[in-house]
Amino acid sequence: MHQFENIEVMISQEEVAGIVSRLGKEVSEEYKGISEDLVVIGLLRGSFVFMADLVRAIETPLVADFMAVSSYGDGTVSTRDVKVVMDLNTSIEGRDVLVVEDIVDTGNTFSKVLTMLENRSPRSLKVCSFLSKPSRREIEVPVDFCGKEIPDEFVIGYGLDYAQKYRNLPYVGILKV
Ligand SMILES: O=P(O)(O)OC[C@H]1O[C@H](OP(=O)(O)OP(=O)(O)O)[C@H](O)[C@@H]1O
Ligand code: HPA
Repeated sequence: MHQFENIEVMISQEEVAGIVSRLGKEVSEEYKGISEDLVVIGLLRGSFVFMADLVRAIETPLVADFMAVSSYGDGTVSTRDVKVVMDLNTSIEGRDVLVVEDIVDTGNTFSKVLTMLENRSPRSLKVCSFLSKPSRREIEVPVDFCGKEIPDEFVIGYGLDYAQKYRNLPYVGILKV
């Protein structure tokens, strides 16, 4: 039993599993028969839980790599100053690339990351985000594969944190203060 109080469940563990399974099918279909392994890039830290589940739901041959960026620090407000804390080990030039994110909120993080990755000349570049908050968007970013659109609430769990806590919740919830 998870020992957390004051959390309202928004997306249950069962619903999370259903979303991941659907996304796995959509991604597998999109990249059916590609000639070279798909490069799947997880944006740390938030995506690590979703990434682990998603790659196992994808049937396409793939290689996984990670990039660490941070914009929210320990708070709930974007600093809009996106820092690359750790870069990729893989060259993506001429490769099919799928970037995996836990949430697209204002779009600032993804916008910066996508520009950076585009400059490395991948063959294709697509985005898979577990959650999206369209009403909060400040910059338009393409979300090619979207798990679920949610309202403007600060969510935690399934990789998402508040001050680095709650990432280990197996569901997505809202903190009740
Ligand atoms: O669309 P945006 O408004 O830019 O917000 C989305 C980003 O914010 C969170 O990252 P955070 O900076 O909290 O780092 P983390 O991945 O380590 O949790 C989240 O993981 C996304 O990367
Ligand atoms: O709702 C959120 N929860 C956790 N981290 C976030 N980063 C952007 N939006 C969120």
